[in-house]
Amino acid sequence: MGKEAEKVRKPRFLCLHGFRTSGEILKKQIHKWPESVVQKLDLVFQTDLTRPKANPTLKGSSILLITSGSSSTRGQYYRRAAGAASQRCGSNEGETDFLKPYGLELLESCVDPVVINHPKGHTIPRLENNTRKGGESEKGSTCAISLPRIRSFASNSSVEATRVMQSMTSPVSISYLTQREAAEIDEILMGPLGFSVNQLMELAGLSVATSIAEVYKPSEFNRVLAICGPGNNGGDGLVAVRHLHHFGYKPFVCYPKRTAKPLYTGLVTQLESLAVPLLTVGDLPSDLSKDFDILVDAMFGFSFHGAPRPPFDDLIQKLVYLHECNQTRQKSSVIVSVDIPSGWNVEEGDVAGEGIKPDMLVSLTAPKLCAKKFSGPHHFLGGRFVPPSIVEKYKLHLPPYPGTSMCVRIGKPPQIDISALRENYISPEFLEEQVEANPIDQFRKWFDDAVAAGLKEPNAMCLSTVGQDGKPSSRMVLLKGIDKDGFVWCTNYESRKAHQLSENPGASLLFYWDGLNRQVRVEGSVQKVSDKESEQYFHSRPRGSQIGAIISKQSTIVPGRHVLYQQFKELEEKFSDVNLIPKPKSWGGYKLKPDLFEFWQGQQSRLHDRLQYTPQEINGRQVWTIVRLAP
Ligand SMILES: NC(=O)C1=CN([C@@H]2O[C@H](COP(=O)(O)OP(=O)(O)OC[C@H]3O[C@@H](n4cnc5c(N)ncnc54)[C@H](O)[C@@H]3O)[C@@H](O)[C@H]2O)[C@@H](O)CC1
Ligand SMILES: [K+]
Repeated sequence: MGKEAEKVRKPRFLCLHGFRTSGEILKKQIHKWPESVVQKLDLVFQTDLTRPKANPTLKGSSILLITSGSSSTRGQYYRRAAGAASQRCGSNEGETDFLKPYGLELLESCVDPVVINHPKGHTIPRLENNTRKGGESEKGSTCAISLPRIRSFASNSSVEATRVMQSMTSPVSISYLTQREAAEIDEILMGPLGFSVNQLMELAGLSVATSIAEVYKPSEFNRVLAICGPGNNGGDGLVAVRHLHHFGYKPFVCYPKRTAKPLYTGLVTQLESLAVPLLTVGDLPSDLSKDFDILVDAMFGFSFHGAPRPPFDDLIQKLVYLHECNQTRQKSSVIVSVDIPSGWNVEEGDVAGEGIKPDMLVSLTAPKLCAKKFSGPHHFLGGRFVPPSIVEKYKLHLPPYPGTSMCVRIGKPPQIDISALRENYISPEFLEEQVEANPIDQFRKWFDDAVAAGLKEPNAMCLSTVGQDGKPSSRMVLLKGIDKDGFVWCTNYESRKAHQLSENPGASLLFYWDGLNRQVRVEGSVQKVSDKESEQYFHSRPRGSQIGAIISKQSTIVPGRHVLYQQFKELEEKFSDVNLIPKPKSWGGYKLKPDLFEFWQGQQSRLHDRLQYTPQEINGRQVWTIVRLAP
């Protein structure tokens, strides 16, 4: 029961309004907030401020106070008394208010209160669905309160806590842990929260490996050396190496102070079974950059203290030296530190300025204080396992992890020189003698590969058309069908592309399958498909898309999004009892009959494959000839 009751506890707002006027005024105003918000709050309307003892029980709650009234200045000292957590909506200074002692007494009876001082007379603060501090940018105007802020007070609800986490995407709002907090969290996770060290280490190591893979592709940064220390940070390194091996890297490990516990011996056995070389300190060259592209620093994490003892002192020096040499090299190897750059003070960072300068830091669980001093280009967060109770207890602001990813970038991505962006493709052989004689069959083969590779919308293609003015235009459309005669897509017959096609039936299609390093160009002439075929396509679409197609007079100007919504709603109602929504006349399919195909596949050193198919008449029969074009 206790837990359930906690879960549904609502954040309590104590609503005050000026001196001896009534909280009733706020009660009347509060209906301006959406019902869905008001229902989630426990609103208490307090009338007589001189009788704070008459307040309802406030114990154990985080309280938000709203003070209102144009003449009131007392919100200001409430806010100050409440400290940094307060949220301000503009106020005049005022120390002389005779109600001050009552106000402060009231504050003391609240737990960790946030004061919202809204000085706009008989109005109620506006709600905003963002994390901006309410009202600061609009002093004196109508005040706004950020909804996420309110949600953060819906304490003990796991859903709300998750939402708060997700709303904290700005890098400045990320929390940093002290060394003690990091150790405490570790204990809580592995104590009351039921995690095992093996589990956390597996997730941490996987996060490190995925962070590395996001930035440093195995095609360019293949040889990895992980230097692992005696504790859990070293264990994270061992796990990361296993994943990196499976991701296509060639990893090596230097693990000079092995721990005899089964967890660690097991990790070493796993690496041996993958034939990952385990190097001694003596095996390492003096200049690590000769043999390795990535150096994973997994020597020490948040339990490090003092000065590094041998052999780690020398190993750290090797990494420092590497960084110094990198400054003068054209292609350099990179250093990735796990959780803490080894040798740095966990809270102060690289105090003497002579330590490791990693290119990438993967903070685990939450960044430690020293991470504020990290100045490399890639800061990632990993360890997607933090439960809401930890988020709440330590008031953590962590960015949301995208999709199913195990890591998330913190802070700004590095400035990128677009001209330097290039991929060194590695693809299978693509030879004339291996390809299908008919390009449609070859297309089908590559399309199936794209589907099997799980690529998003493999049927997305760029359609380029040119009207009689000679100006080309391109857009992405979805391939709806393919047969021996060509490629079909559907659209509005009054759209811009339709006009261009009516003037000039010549068009080109481009499929690009990133991940497979492949693209296919298809060129030819376009015709409308039969009405029957268009009908079939139309009714194969989801109902919403059918209605959408009816209301969209494609490529014409719309006064605003609301117009589309309104029309959509009207049509939804109109067709609510109708089984088959009639296809509008202006909607239908086109088919491109190809007269040229080019299959392109990226290869190393820009020696890409380009096989072109064009039709030829041989003895009255149409055959496709295949030629290889220079990349
Ligand atoms: N939530 C968490 O708390 C998690 C922690 N993990 C990892 O665990 C790390 C912390 O692990 P540990 O507490 O085992 O500690 P560390 O891995 O930071 O290091 C402890 C080891 O280093 C030695 N050591 C400390 N100072 C030294 C010095 N000056 N010279 C030489 N040796 C020194 C200690 O004797 C001990 O053997 C984190 O940084 C992180 O990488 C992850 O595995 C998973 C999640
Ligand atoms: K480290």
